[in-house]
Amino acid sequence: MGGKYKLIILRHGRSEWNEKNLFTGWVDVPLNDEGRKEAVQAGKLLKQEGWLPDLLYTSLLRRAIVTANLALDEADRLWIPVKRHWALNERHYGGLQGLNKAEAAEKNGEEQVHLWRRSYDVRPPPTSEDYRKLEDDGRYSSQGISVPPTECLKDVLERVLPYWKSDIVSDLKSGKTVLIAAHGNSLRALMKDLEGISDKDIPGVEIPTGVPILYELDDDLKGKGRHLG
Ligand SMILES: O=C(O)[C@H](O)COP(=O)(O)O
Repeated sequence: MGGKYKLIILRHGRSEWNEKNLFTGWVDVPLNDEGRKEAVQAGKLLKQEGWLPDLLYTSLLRRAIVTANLALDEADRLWIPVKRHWALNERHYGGLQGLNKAEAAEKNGEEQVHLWRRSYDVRPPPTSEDYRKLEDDGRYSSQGISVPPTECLKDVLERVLPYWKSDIVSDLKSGKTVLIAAHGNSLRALMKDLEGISDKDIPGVEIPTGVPILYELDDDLKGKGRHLG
């Protein structure tokens, strides 16, 4: 690695709904014990590697926020400034939120569920009534954020990249090591841009929970991630 700008991306540790194999999206579920342990281990690895973040970015969801706090506490970097933004939220899984992934595959077919989970531009069905009340959640209503009815990866990329370019890039270019604690699909969207992954290849990309991925980005903000641990 020989780039100039140091970026760490970290998918949240396993959550209670990951454990139950439920589609989560914007539902604000906590980490489970394993996920908390993964977060602490991530902090240990960052400290051992000497990759100490100067600034933290998170989504508005507790599984990412708590993962970052546990990791930073372990790395003795809990004191760094933090910026939180909805653009880093997990992809909204629409009407699939709360459903079991295996049951969804039985009902709709493996192929269809794989398309909903991993394709670039196939959206899951829109939000069910159960989750429409997310729109009243203070973290969105207070900022006038309209909660999407569903999202494909392309939709996520179209909200992540503008925020990456308007906010995160300038912090990187000021010489800060930046940690982004977020989600499997919001980070896949960013990784697609950083590593120049094609629409065809992105369905094959998985981001493990709780594993820091290190980038030394070049002047064009491109690079190849290195998994820690
Ligand atoms: O939102 C979810 O269900 C998970 O965080 C990610 O799910 P996926 O791996 O099915 O995209």
